[in-house]
Amino acid sequence: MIPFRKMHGLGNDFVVVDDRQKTLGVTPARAAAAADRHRGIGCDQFIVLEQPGGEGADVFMRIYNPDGSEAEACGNATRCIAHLMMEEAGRESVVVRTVRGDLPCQRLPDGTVSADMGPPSLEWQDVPLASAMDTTHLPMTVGAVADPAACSMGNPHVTFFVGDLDRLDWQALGPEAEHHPLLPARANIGFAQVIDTDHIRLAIWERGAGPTLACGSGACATLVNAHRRGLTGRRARIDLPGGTLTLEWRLDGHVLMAGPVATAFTGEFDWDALAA
Ligand SMILES: N[C@H](CCC[C@H](N)C(=O)O)C(=O)O
Repeated sequence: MIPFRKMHGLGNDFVVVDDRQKTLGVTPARAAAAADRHRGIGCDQFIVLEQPGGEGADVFMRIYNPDGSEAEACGNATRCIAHLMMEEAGRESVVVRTVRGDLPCQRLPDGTVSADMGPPSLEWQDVPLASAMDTTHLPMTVGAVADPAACSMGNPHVTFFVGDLDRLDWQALGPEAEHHPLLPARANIGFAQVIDTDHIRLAIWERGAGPTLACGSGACATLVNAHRRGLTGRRARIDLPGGTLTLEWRLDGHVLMAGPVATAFTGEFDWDALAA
């Protein structure tokens, strides 16, 4: 049996397994089976802890979407895994390694966990987009929304700025936007309503996962895109369906994100039962 921990940040939920001993035999298909909400345990991302393989980090975190694809970044899981590692090490700060780099994290005095998600990539090649263009204005229309901005937080994000999120059936627009021809690696799609220069409401359609209650990297990308469009300053509170994240795009280019983490329950599963 494989022990797991069910964690979440703002309801963006994760099945976390510890494969630092390299005994679990994780494959993309098995990760997808575990993430399935009907036949498996159910989660937005299946997270595998691995040895960091070198100095400078406490753990390596691998991220699978429910469709079995691997994601390069996951802000909420970064904060959850940082919490686990801080408990394990008895420290108040750790470094979480991902395929895109090392993310320093710390526990804040109010008990929330912050992650330094690194600098965004703003070039069209890095998002990636299909051809050369200004990443602050994409020639893209999906239903009633148009003219989004894009950037990468290690994973690709597109942000549509909308008037009233409550009057937009954004979940209906997600699939077409995720698979738009301008997006060769697909993308996570944000629908953002700017309330004030330091306050955004956001809903995210996630690549490979669909609508989630929150997306940390999506919140980072939204602040970056909103600031580049002149809609906000460099700090904002971002309200997602599952709760609120606090964001700052520091002058040194790094994006900092803070918010709550929680463990919902722990348990055990085996791959064969999931496949049945
Ligand atoms: N929920 C995650 C992002 C998952 C991104 C994934 N759906 C992708 O394919 O990039 C977060 O908190 O940042």
